[in-house]
Amino acid sequence: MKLASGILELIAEGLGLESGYFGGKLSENAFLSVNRYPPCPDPSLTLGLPKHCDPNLITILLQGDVCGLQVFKDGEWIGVGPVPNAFVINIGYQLQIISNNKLKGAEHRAVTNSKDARTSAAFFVSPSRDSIVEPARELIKAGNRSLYRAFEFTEFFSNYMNEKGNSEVVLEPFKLQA
Ligand SMILES: O=C(O)CCC(=O)C(=O)O
Ligand SMILES: [Fe+2]
Repeated sequence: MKLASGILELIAEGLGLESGYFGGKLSENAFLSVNRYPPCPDPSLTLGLPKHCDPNLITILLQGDVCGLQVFKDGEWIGVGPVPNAFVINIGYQLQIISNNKLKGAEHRAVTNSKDARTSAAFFVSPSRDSIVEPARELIKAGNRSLYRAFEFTEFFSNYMNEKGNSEVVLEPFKLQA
């Protein structure tokens, strides 16, 4: 949590938001999820985890030492090789929304391989269920219109689960029309 707070503090500074912006309710909930991907005889037949963006604020991901994480960039899947003793930091939808799209979450997935089992550990930092999430006021002053309406995090999360994280649609109910 100390690492997450430090990273969020740097992100706040980078966005020009006040110190402590992401402290409190916006980062109140933390979950550790450990994923175990056994070897798969034919990796072309199944994915470890389908394409998605994380629904939370940020994710601190420890990949282990087996390849498997890929990000979708310019229409292509690109492998993110594990770096020893390093974490991958994923931007979640809540950070994308609060930053009014200045920061965007990367779509990612996990693939399997036929030789080695893989274990990854994802530390999800999330707003509390009753947190009100909306683009930071400081970012919509300078002639930039707000791209999203305010909502309770619990509303976003229920919709994300109902839509099974489908990135084509999960943001739609929260977007403001031009
Ligand atoms: O196993 C991985 O590398 C990715 C895990 C992930 O994206 C997730 O748990 O949301
Ligand atoms: Fe993820």
